[in-house]
Amino acid sequence: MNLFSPSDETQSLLKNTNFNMKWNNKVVKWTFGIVLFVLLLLGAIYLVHIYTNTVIQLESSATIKVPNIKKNPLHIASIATTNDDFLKKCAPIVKCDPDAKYRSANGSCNNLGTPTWGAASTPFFRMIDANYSDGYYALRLQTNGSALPSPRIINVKVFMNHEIYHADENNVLLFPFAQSSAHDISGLPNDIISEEDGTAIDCCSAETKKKKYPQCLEIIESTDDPVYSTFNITCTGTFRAMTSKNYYDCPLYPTTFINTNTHFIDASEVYGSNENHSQHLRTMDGGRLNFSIGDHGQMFCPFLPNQNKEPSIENPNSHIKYDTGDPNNGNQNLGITSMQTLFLRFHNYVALKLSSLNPFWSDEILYQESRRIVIATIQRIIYEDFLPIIIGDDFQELYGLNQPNIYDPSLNPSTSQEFSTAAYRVLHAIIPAHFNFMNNNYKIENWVKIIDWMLVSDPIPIDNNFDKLLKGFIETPGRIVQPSYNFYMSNFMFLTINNSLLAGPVSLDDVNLHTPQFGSRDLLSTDILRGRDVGLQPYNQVRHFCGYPLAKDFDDLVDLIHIKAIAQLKELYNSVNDIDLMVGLLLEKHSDGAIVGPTTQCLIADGFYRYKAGDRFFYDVQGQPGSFTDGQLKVIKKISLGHVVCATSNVDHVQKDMFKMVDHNLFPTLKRKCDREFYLDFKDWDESNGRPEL
Ligand code: HEM
Ligand SMILES: [Ca+2]
Repeated sequence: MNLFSPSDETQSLLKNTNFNMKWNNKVVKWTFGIVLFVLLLLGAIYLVHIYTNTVIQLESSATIKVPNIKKNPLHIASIATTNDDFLKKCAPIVKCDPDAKYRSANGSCNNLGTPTWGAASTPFFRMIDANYSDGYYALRLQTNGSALPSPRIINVKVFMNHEIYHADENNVLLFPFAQSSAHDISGLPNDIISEEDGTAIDCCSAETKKKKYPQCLEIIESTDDPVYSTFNITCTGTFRAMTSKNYYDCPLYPTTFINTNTHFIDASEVYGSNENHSQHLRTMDGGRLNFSIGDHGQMFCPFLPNQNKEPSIENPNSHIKYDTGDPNNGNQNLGITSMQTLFLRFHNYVALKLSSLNPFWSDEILYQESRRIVIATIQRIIYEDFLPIIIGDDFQELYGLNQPNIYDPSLNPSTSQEFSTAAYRVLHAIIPAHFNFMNNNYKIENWVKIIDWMLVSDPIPIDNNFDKLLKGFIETPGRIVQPSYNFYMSNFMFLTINNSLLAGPVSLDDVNLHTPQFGSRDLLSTDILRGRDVGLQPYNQVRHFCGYPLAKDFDDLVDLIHIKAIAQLKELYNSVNDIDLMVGLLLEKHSDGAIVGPTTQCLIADGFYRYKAGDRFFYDVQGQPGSFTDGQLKVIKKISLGHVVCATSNVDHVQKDMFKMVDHNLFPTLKRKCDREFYLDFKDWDESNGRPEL
């Protein structure tokens, strides 16, 4: 047998194998062919995909030059080139303890990589580079080289006397709370405004005009102003804002402005924005803040003795001013002073509760833990109850502002110039003209004009006025946001004449009886002017930066601004590229569900996103030395402004949504009794277990 000749069986096997091999060859060829075909097809699809994507990217970068590197398409990123100049040239060197449990007083060391980010006395952040006619400090001109229209004339022609008097669904309380948040994140004082010998500069005096002080912003002179001419006022003026050059002797190019408050939402208006001031505001005992006692033993911010820089005509030293964390604004009007009082009392209330749980805690621990709770409370109220009213619930959700624990150390948490000097000031429109003093039976006992008590806080500690004022805020419909400020704010913001609350409100006729003591001020034209002072880009550029089309002429603005207003703008400005940011923001139609227009919404959302995601000590951030425990966080999440009001005043019924009007006659059950439902329990802070009794 040929060992090498196949057997029959093998023969048939070989046959099969041959057959199989042929068959397999066919299968392999076919499979290979199919795979190749599929691969080629996939490759072609991929190439088409890359090509179209490139085209889309090229197209979008050609039309919208704004780099949008964030994942959320609504987010904006600064395109300014000068934000790091202060850091490079003049920022103080700060050493940080990365394990510190509490925020510093001045906000430094929040960001461990860049410790001065968000600290007090650092510059405002710019979203877009400054716009000055000389590139440095001289006010912007129109694009054709002529001067911009006078802000007073803009106010008179476009905004004044267009007031709408609808009752708002929000109450008056929205305004002082908004203002107190504004003074938390922003403080732009005037530049040095006295002569070398210390005497105050009056920008309207003949002498000053001759000297041409650079600190005098724009002096508006007119004999035919529809309001001022009636009162023989022919000149109003204001000062330029504080620059890094004057504050630090650190000139930056273009001019850069200093925020003297901490940029973070950290209740700096209550606690101060630097260590010395914070210490000065404390009793150094039981963790409490200093206070004074008013009528009926009630607690108020400490009264300042004779600190009246703007004394009234008849009684120069009789007024009460409070010492607060915000030395520039704490006494500006009865609304803001009420908020100062409310949160001072809340701090001392929390400190007392914590000290009864933990009698062994030092003054320092009691102070810091109470401060931490007060800040967390304010942050929670802002993000959950306040901001949705301003920018709208849905927008807030889409923007990612409701997401918890989003700390991002790469974000600069500083207040933007565009936000503070324009967008947030749109809420100046909700300032009411009057305040009601209401008792617990919902009866208005008295009322005052807002300008009756500016810069002094006399009525607050008298009798039960604080409670009645607070009740009045909660029970009075607010002013709806509209393209105008109330008449007083538009003309006589700081007209102070001596009057007494109990003698009743003063009438405008009194203005004739007294020469205005320190000049009339128009808040709306001040806001427009301040925008020019700090070099804000005009409205068209900013709305484009926010993702809206760049208007080629006035009529293109119709997507966001009413046609009637566009006609007025045409009469005032030379080109659509000249319109002041403040003016455009005030005129924008409101976005769905919001009380502001789209560009304002965009700038406000950006600010509040960075105050949250850029704050390592934000109340819900986890895994940091300053993080709350889960139990503590649950308590914080329940504290509403209603709890704060109940804990700190004699107001006895409050609603869940503290900024909403509730008709107590129609819906009495929506008002809940303070002592039943607004009780606060801090047992999650109790560390007494295992500690010896003192
Ligand atoms: C009676 C109420 C109010 C008065 C009299 C008032 C008045 C003023 C004044 C005089 C300024 C400085 C203007 C300048 O020279 O540039 C200012 C700034 C400002 N106001 Fe108001 N305001 C009030 C309420 C509010 C409210 C409700 C908000 C809401 C957010 C607000 C937000 C701001 C902001 C963000 C600034 C810039 C702050 C800074 O950087 O210093 N204000 N306000
Ligand atoms: Ca602050």
